[in-house]
Amino acid sequence: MLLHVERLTKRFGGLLAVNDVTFSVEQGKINAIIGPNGAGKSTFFNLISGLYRPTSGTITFKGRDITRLPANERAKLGIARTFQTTHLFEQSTVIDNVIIGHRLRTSSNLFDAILRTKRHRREEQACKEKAMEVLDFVGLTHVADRMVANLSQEQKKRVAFALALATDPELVLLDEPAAGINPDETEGLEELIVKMVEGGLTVCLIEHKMSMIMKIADRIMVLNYGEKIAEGTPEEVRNNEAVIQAYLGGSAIA
Ligand SMILES: Nc1ncnc2c1ncn2[C@@H]1O[C@H](COP(=O)(O)OP(=O)(O)OP(=O)(O)O)[C@@H](O)[C@H]1O
Repeated sequence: MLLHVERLTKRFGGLLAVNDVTFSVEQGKINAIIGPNGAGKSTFFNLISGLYRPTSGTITFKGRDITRLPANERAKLGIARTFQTTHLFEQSTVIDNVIIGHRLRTSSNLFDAILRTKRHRREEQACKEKAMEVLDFVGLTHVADRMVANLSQEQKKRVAFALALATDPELVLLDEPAAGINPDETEGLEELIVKMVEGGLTVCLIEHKMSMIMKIADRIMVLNYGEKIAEGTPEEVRNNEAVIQAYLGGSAIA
């Protein structure tokens, strides 16, 4: 397995947002995390990406204990996450958004940038090439020079994907990729997620749209009130009694 989480707990005051969860992300698969509102999904993601420190428990990535590593160190090891599209620079072009995102994670320092050293120029060129490569991958080459403000919501989602992919990750954490887009557009994003896995990446995603999860996920973990209540294939999860109860009679996962 690529990532393993052992007895992970996150407490906010008296609230156990994530409670004693053990979970593995399988390499080369689409691993989904679902659960009703407030179940602890975002908190769990924030623990994996390094935004939050767990109250207890451990996180192992490629056999290495990363529990205490900050987010940027985890990114360097190959864990990338997408942010909401509201994090994009609306008044900048698509390519600039990807380049800026990439540059924030590359090594040349401010000193290099001001003096425009050779290393800085080399990195700049590499960032640009990388940006074009990932824009091609997500299908946005034709709008590379357009301002993000003029894109559709679905295209903005693709930019968010491109930002994550620019860091050459092994594990991509997708936070509600299909939120706020229509069913037709959802299909395009599903195809893109499948393409990422076919290209050798491992995906872990949170998503409310059950039709999408049931279609593309290989494995699903279900959280409820911070606890893992079920885990398995879409078929297993769909028929799990505890899951049906958690979703108020099962209408949400029908
Ligand atoms: N920074 C925080 N401080 C205090 N409580 C928090 C914090 N972040 C989350 N919580 C609480 O932890 C619980 C889990 O929240 P979380 O956002 O992880 O759930 P979620 O499953 O992602 O929900 P949703 O599907 O609505 O986004 C909730 O009760 C929430 O109010």
